[in-house]
Amino acid sequence: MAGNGNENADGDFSFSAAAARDALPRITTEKGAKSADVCHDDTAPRVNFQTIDELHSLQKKRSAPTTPLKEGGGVVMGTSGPTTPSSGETMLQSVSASLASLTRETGPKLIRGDPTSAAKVAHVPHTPTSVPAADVSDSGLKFTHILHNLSPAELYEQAIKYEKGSFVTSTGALATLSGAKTGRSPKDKRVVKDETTASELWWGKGSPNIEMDEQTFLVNRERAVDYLNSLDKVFVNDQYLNWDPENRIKVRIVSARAYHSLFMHNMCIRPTPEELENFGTPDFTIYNAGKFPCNRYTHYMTSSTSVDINLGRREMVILGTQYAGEMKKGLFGVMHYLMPKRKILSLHSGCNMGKEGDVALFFGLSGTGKTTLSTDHNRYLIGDDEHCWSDAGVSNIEGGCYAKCIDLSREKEPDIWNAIKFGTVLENVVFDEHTREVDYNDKSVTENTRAAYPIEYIPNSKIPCVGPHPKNVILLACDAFGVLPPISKLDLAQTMYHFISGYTALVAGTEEGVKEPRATFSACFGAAFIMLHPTKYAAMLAEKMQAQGATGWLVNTGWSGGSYGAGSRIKLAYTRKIIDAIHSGSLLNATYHKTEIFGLEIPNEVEGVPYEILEPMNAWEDKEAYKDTLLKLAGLFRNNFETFTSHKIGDDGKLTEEILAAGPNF
Ligand SMILES: Nc1ncnc2c1ncn2[C@@H]1O[C@H](COP(=O)(O)OP(=O)(O)OP(=O)(O)O)[C@@H](O)[C@H]1O
Ligand SMILES: O=C([O-])CC(=O)C(=O)O
Ligand SMILES: [Ca+2]
Ligand SMILES: [Mn+2]
Repeated sequence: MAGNGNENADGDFSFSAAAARDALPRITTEKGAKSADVCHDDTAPRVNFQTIDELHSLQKKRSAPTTPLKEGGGVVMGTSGPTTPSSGETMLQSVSASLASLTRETGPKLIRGDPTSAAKVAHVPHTPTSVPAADVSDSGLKFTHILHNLSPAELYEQAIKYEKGSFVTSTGALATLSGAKTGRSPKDKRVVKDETTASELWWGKGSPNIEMDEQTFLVNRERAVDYLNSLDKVFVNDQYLNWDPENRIKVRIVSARAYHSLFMHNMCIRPTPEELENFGTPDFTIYNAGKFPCNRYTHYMTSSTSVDINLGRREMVILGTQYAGEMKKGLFGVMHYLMPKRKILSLHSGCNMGKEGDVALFFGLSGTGKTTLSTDHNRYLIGDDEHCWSDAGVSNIEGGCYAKCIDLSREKEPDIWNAIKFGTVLENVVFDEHTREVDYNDKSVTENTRAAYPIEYIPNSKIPCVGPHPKNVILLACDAFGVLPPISKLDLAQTMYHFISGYTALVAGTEEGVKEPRATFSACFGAAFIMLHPTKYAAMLAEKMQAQGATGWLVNTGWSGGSYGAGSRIKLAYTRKIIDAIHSGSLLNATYHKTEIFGLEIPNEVEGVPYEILEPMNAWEDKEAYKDTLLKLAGLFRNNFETFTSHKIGDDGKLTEEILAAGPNF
């Protein structure tokens, strides 16, 4: 009678079976009882799985073609596929061709999907390729898994599983490390000089285009391709550049890291599933083998990093740097070549539009405020960094923004703050190990911490990212000397003079003690990215501004009341008021006075901005020091412009003379 609990003879504890029966209804277990009477351990309906594997297989629903895995594995593909390939197979054929070694006839054997699903994939029949026996090699026998246009969620999983230093922050962003390089490496950039580019591009003093020959490019390309093919899996992004549908460029990015794939997913224009189905052959391909160095014994290599552009082959190779910005800015360089050929001006500028359709461009070097000031809660954001200006108006080149995060605050930059959420890549930031809250003031890894997010993360972004012709052209300079006025109006010649000069002055280091500001002159506010001589872009800008009657402005987002160390950076709130006054048109009707030396027109009043700071000299206590510093800066401008004095700008000889006269006078 085991289990009845009443066997204890001394009766210390006992309950009767009958009492138990009274408390609990009797369970019917007789055969033939109706199923409704059978007791279940919960009230949920019956399930469709018998095993844990079946349960897991139910969890994932098949989706649009952007998702990599076909159920039960992938399609295996060498360069020669079945006679009527499906769109997935066409993609694999195309990627296999992209990854083909230049010395072997066929591309690698590719499988769609993550290698962890390899067991299933292995069962998929493979159409044998007709590889000559002599070409059989270990690399020819192996498979590479292709992770094609993964979604952000899938890329998060890949990063967190396989890339050290990947974490989800408290707001859902993906924190990543870019490795040894936390910024671009302009000295390691090479451009292939061939018969065409020798005459087309800007070479020599001041040019960012350091030459390399075709043969050396192929050596680096082969190195990158062999490295990528040696991996178990590579990421492939097929995306677009330029929101102007008539001048859209198809780009393919092959990379080894989920970080790179998610970065480009955010920064380039994302195709719809239909567009991806019909993507076809890319116009330009990046091979990002940044985890692998270049070979320093290779001709032209001066370090273990090499970023190589071949315009003829429409390819870019990255070796020895994992900083994702190289891809973004490499493609920008390509646009600076392709677009002017179509009479379209490419611009290193932010761009936004008011409710009335008034468009403003924000030019400026890195850190001067393009992203900060174009992200304006009262205006539509067209883009923060790279644009085209065609006969039809402006268009953003990119599909995302790349904001500096150092000292980011919710109060001062709420829209950027709120964009740092699920899907956003956060580079090189420091966070609390437990709460995963980011400390935006922490420069332990680098000062150049960055967030890359899709443009639609900004609430008032203008999708599609196009707009009419600009009304205002704002040149931003962060003048750490503190002598340029916070706002001045420019005539056309002055606008061109400052556009070609491309001035900013940042503070050299962030170490203790006062450091001398260092002036930077970068033609067209982006010499690192331009391909043609600066005067070609300047001539186009002059022509467009003239035709549209656009007004030029110079805005100093840097120091006031003294140079770095003595003065302080102009409050962002004041700069925003200045920008508001430009947009509203109120500054067009203001009264002005002209400054000495630079001949800049300063408004006598700007709503919401203290009068004392409008005229820089007023804000300096030591007037002599102000004059000396102003003269010093004027000298730097003059020296820099010397290389341009022998160049004609456009067909208009008069404008060239005016531009030369628009510089400082002393
Ligand atoms: N008065 C000001 N105006 C603009 N920005 C300011 C001002 N004061 C401080 N800042 C800070 O300066 C930085 C400007 O960086 P921003 O990201 O806008 O540069 P950017 O021109 O977009 O550069 P990049 O081309 O490298 O992306 C921001 O961190 C911003 O908070
Ligand atoms: O390219 C980068 O790393 C960031 C950027 O926008 C610039 O420097 O202009
Ligand atoms: Ca920016
Ligand atoms: Mn930029």
